[in-house]
Amino acid sequence: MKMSDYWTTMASLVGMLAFCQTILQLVFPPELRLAFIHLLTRMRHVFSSHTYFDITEIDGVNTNELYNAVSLYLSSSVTVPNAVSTTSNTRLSLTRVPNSTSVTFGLSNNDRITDVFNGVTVLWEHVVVQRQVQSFSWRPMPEEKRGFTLQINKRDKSLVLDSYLDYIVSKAEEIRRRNEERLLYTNSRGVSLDSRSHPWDSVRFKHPSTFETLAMEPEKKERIMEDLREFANGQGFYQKTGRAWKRGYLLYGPPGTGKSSLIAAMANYLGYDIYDLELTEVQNNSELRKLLMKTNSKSIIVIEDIDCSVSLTKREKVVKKKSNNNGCYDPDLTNGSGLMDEPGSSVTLSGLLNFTDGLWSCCGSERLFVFTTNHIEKLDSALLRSGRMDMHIHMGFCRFQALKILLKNYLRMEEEDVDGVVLKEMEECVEEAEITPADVSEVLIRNRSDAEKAVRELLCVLKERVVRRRKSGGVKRKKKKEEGEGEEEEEAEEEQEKRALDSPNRNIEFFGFQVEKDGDEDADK
Ligand SMILES: Nc1ncnc2c1ncn2[C@@H]1O[C@H](COP(=O)(O)OP(=O)(O)OP(=O)(O)O)[C@@H](O)[C@H]1O
Ligand SMILES: [Mg+2]
Repeated sequence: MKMSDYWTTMASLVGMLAFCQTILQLVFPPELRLAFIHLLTRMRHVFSSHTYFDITEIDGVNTNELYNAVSLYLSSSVTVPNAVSTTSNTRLSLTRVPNSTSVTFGLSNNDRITDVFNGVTVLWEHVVVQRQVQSFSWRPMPEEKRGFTLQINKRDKSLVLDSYLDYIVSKAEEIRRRNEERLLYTNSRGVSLDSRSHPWDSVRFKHPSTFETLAMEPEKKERIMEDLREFANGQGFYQKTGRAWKRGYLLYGPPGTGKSSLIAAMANYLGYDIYDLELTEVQNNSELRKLLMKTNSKSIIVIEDIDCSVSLTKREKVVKKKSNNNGCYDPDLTNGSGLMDEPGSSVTLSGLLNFTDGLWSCCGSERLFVFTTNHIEKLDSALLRSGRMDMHIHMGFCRFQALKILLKNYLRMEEEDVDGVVLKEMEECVEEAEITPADVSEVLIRNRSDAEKAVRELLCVLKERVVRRRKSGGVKRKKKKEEGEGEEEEEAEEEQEKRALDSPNRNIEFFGFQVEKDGDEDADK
């Protein structure tokens, strides 16, 4: 017999078996039917050029996590329009999992879907059969027996088994995180910190801020997003380099420039929970450590307005006071870290540094520490050193690019929708007006029902501010700066950064430029 004839015969045999299987399903009682189906399926598999894997919903008495993972993975394949899976003629079932805001699509009973992985095409079938009626069971089982059957070519078996299933599990985990709502945790004073209780209270976190809605220069935004992506995918890197899988961000700038909005955008982007640590409610360093131990991985630990914690900003004073003490080194005061702490204070600087940096900070993984401040110049240089806070992000007044994002957010206006002359005028005065994104938002929200009016009013506000600033000598200062007089002191941002420049470590990374300790010129300027 020729090879082609052999394969034709085999194909018809497999087809026949599949046909018999369908007839059996229609004619015979369920018990007999199941036995036949089992037998026929096995025969079909023996003759087929494919190999089959069954992933049942319940494995013995336990729920099979792989089933859930496959289900989620396939649901994502059919939701993404350009996904590799083909869904033509496929009926989709719709579900919404608890805590989710989105509806997910899944395969209906006995439907099929193809997927392509590393160039190999596989076929998934969702198989649902009635379960035999049980007279007695310790654990009630669902009436239906569900499972996925994966059909792959025999020659691709190893490729698929080696990596495809792992890929599905990791994808499903990612989708699960994205679908579920974030949690916002906070601590309160006097909560028991024994080993069993949870010192954090949580609420659902539904902040709408995303990187898309965040008013910020696009390059800066892209750089933060890239950094976050690298961090989240960097498990291998952190392991290889022996570093704890954590990263610190210091957000600084005037009120209303989007520091909290950026944190929310980060959480939404990565799908992380937020721990909003209220430092004034923490009684001492050991309590701080215990709080840290009770945080989960994949989270952002936030301390807002870090400069408002007195004991963190008065180190110099304490050092001075103690140096009068015959200049003796007192290990109790330095907490063993070489840093002087204010005696009797609740949380000390060294306690906080241990929190972000010490051995305890590694008791979890994949965590971001984010500190915010309106006054970077008040922070102790120990907090600004590289390695502590890996990135210092300046959140400044609204610039033209950011202004355009706000127009789009609140008025749905693209650049071309705004009158050219008005737009030009805005571009010319927005920086000099020194207006925060919060103030711009305020004007736009107030007039959101009339976009034209909103734009006009915003321009008026910008112009008024420019006039006011000029009157109060803003221009004089700017001119002085251009002439090189008092260069360092004049610009608020530079003033803030100067503090960080004094940091003993070199190469602290600021956004847009690399800073050298000795104050060499940065690349951006
Ligand atoms: N960069 C921004 N992009 C988009 N919206 C912003 C931005 N900055 C401020 N806003 C708007 O202004 C409001 C206040 O912003 P946000 O709370 O993020 O500022 P902040 O810098 O954290 O202020 P504070 O220092 O007072 O905590 C937000 O609700 C947001 O709508
Ligand atoms: Mg804030």
